[in-house]
Amino acid sequence: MAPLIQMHDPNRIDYNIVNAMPSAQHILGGDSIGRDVWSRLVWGGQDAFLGALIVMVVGIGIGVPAGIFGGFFGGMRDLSFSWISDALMSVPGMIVLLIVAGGTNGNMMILMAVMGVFMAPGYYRLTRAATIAVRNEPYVDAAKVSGVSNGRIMMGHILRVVAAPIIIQTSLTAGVALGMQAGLQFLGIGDPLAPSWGAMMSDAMNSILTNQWLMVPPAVVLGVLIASFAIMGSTLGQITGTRSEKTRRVTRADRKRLTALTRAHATDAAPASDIAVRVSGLKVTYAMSKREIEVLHGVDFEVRTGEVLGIVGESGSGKSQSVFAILDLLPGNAISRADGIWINGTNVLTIDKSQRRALLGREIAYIPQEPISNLDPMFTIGHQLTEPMRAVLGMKRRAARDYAIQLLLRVGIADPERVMKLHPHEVSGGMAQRVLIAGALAGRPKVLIADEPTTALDVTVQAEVLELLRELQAEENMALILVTHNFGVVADICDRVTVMKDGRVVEAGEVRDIFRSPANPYTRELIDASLDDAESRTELDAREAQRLEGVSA
Ligand SMILES: Nc1ncnc2c1ncn2[C@@H]1O[C@H](COP(=O)(O)OP(=O)(O)OP(=O)(O)O)[C@@H](O)[C@H]1O
Repeated sequence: MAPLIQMHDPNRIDYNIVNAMPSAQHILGGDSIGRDVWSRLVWGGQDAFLGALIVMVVGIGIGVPAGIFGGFFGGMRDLSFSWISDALMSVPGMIVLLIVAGGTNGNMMILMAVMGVFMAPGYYRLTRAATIAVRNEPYVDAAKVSGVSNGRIMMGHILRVVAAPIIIQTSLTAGVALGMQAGLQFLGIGDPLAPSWGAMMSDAMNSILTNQWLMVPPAVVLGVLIASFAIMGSTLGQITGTRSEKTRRVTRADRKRLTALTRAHATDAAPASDIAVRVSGLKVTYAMSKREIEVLHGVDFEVRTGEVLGIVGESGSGKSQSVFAILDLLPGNAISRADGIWINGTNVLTIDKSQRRALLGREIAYIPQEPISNLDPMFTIGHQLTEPMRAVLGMKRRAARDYAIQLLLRVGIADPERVMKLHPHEVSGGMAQRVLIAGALAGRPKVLIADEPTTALDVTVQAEVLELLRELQAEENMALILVTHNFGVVADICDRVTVMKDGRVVEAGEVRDIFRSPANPYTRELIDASLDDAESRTELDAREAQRLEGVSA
């Protein structure tokens, strides 16, 4: 736009405006030899943007493909790219630029290309790290086994993931490039006649004692541009990184309104003393950017002391949301409301957060779905068992260790002392689940919530873990809430069952009665979907053989 918005020829010298302050004809005044500052500023922008563009293109062109290749294939390719990148990073870029400037007679475009080469390691490292992070994701494996070529995986799956960090890096690089270019021009490198921001700052520096104003236009333009690039980068990064509908932060005002509403709502009368947990009228809503989505629409259930309640339903029916609401573990953008949530005689909606938190581990404990990912890979199993005991139960180190060993023995781990020294990746899924069960039992809770505790385990281990849960529940006379999508599991160990669908309870009752005569068609479908009573492979083969014999006869 420079030719259109310039007000004068940027190189024309007019002695009447030497060091002149802004006026109607010269809106930013005149410089130390009488040239129009505004016109030089806008022409300087052309070179500055072109230079930044060259840096970005060269940096991305070298760094991104090398990062994706190195990260995706690993091995020697990765090693050699990393070595080159480290070598480049250890060379002082400014000195190389000064040498190149000497050799090229200060050709700014060549200098910018060299600067791009020095920016490439930044892109390389970023892209490589992002590629390594997604390389082993199951969806990349799925693409490989579906026969998608490496090239398409890199372009379609991996480039998509690395796009957001590259955009952020590019904005920051553009800012750095503008600054470096101005620095070189300030030192007198580049065409002495061409208007440039660095040369304008150099001129301003030379006449700083007589005219301080001259420093303001180029400094403000550079400062504002570099800051704008940084802001633009993070905004673009957010836009490209968000593909699903954005959730909204629940504001303090929202929280206040809802807490007041919940308290006012908590009108449920106290349940009988043998009710360990009662949930009534539970609604959970998620605040999305443009609307609120209700995922639980008034759920009711209760479990007695010493009883096993199964909550059963297909994926997405709201089982986990129900138990997270009891445990107060819903994410920040979830809003839960209920007429009452009673845990061992306390309506937890009427107590404050810290009192509610104090119930966790002692009154009510939780066994998660994926045992391995619920253990911290950084710490030994012993540490992860004993630390909560020390923090929650106030035990000394030695006592906590002895107690952990005792608990591990109780959950069927034969050599607890060895297992205590292991890290989570060194144990099997079944063993990890036993460790988590031991941890949950540590505070001798009266209520245990197990959210699909066997989903991630293989079939034989599933049966053992269920058996263990049932045993422990009976021994400690706990109330056990077992979340599952499997009616077979319900039949095995539950006393009563609550069937959920689309965020609602569709049927509830004694397991025996529901199996005998399910009132709701959805319950019937779930029972029919259970494979427990289905014919085995051998039976199917035998029946097919009989049928074929019949046909040939
Ligand atoms: N963070 C969230 N933001 C928005 N909606 C959510 C969020 N978490 C869960 N939901 C929605 O809440 C509903 C119930 O989910 P929930 O996890 O309770 O299902 P589930 O029955 O436990 O399923 P699964 O057996 O797969 O664990 C689903 O429609 C789900 O999409």
